[in-house]
Amino acid sequence: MSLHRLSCDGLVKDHGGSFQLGPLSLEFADGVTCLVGPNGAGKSTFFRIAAGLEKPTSGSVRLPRGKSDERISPLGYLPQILDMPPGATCEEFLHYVAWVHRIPAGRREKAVADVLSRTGLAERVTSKIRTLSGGMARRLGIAQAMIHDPVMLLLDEPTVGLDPRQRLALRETIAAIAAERIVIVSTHLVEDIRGLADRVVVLDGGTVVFDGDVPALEAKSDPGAPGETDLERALATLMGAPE
Ligand SMILES: Nc1ncnc2c1ncn2[C@@H]1O[C@H](COP(=O)(O)OP(=O)(O)OP(=O)(O)O)[C@@H](O)[C@H]1O
Repeated sequence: MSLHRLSCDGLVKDHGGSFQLGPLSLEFADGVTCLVGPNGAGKSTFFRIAAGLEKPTSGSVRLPRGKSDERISPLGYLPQILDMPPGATCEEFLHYVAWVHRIPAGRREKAVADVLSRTGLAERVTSKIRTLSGGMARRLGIAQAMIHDPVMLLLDEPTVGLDPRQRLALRETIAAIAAERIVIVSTHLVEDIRGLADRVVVLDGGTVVFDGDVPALEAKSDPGAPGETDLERALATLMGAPE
């Protein structure tokens, strides 16, 4: 049984132009949900609202209850673009983020060590951020998102720009941390969906056009749609040609 729940009720965001996100009424439970959609479908807008960085035009988001310390956010967020100080070491940066999250001083050392180990960066403790590969920098982005042991993680395109080996390693990291957490991952990549998703939500033009597991998504495949697999054809059927 899932321990945590994120609920969105009648969520709408109107940026003032032709695009409108929602209304979305969705619940998210523990495990990995892949949020999929073409450019401009509203994925990042949804993340920013769920992360509390933007207010919805109407509707509401109810966050899962965090752990015992009420001052520590239940939410971790990896934005699509994350600026990190290039001259800081991984350890220095994570200590700073731990301080921002109000982790008590006596617990920061362990929190930093734990998160470096969980994201496969234990050997990079004293590496300067500017020397990290793209894959390692994305891992550090995930490490900063989970330094405070949140019950929910929002990862906006965590695998973008990585080579196939780095993507695989990062997917393994994400799958491992999702066992007892709500993890929502936005992606354009069919292989991410196949390798990660317990559930797939497909957004197009700000509305949900599919919500279910991978086999149910594959069943949406139109044999005449472009693509080499049922999953590719299903995504093409729902939202145009896949990547
Ligand atoms: N601050 C803003 N002001 C006005 N319009 C915005 C703003 N942020 C996003 N939009 C518009 O909202 C729509 C959804 O954008 P969003 O970035 O959420 O899509 P996305 O699915 O994350 O796309 P991508 O895959 O390209 O990252 C787009 O039409 C975008 O131009």
